Amino acid sequence: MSLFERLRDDNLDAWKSYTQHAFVKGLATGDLPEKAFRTYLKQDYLFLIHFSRAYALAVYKSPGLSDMRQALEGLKAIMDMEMDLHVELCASWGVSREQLETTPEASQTMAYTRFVLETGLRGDLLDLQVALAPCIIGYGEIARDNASATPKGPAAATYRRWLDEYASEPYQDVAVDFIRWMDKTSQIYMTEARFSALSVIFNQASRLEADFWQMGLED
Ligand SMILES: Cc1ncc(CO)c(N)n1
Repeated sequence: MSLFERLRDDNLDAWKSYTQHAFVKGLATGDLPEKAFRTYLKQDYLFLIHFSRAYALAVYKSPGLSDMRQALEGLKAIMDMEMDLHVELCASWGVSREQLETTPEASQTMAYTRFVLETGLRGDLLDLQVALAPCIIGYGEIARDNASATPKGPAAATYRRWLDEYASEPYQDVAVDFIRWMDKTSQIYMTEARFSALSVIFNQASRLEADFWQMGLED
């Protein structure tokens, strides 16, 4: 069993409240108000800026050169691929890159991204990976769970575009590689005594993901 599966099984309630959140269900059916999605996506652009910094920290915290390369690939996937989706969708609503970058940051965005960064700063690469895991692996799972959904309504094409991005082979590969990379790091740093502390980090990150969806719904 991978470390990720152990952490998920230990935190199933928090994991489901994130991956099966009302926001996700609304996105899959198309019932999610487009305003909620726009709020979410603009905040997610800011999220990805700080998330990139956290990946950069993973380069620094890497115990070996192959870990450094793995972290660098993750950083590039966000900055060269994932952020383009946000810019593209926002452009279709008339929101420019400059407008995106000057959007005021919501508390939920700050809480989540600074939590990940702080966890990485105080800990080793394994702590940082566990804080990053719900983001990277969760979106892959959400897109896979809803791969055959057919959103209806005015924002159907946007929601389909979003699901397709995370269901795509390149993103799914990023998620699978991340699970393997965590297991590789475990071989260096993991002890049974550490599991409960890692599980707390995983639980907090999963709850912050659910809060992030909720922010979109409540705007
Ligand atoms: C909040 C959040 N979690 C995970 C991802 C996937 O990288 C994302 N773009 N945003």
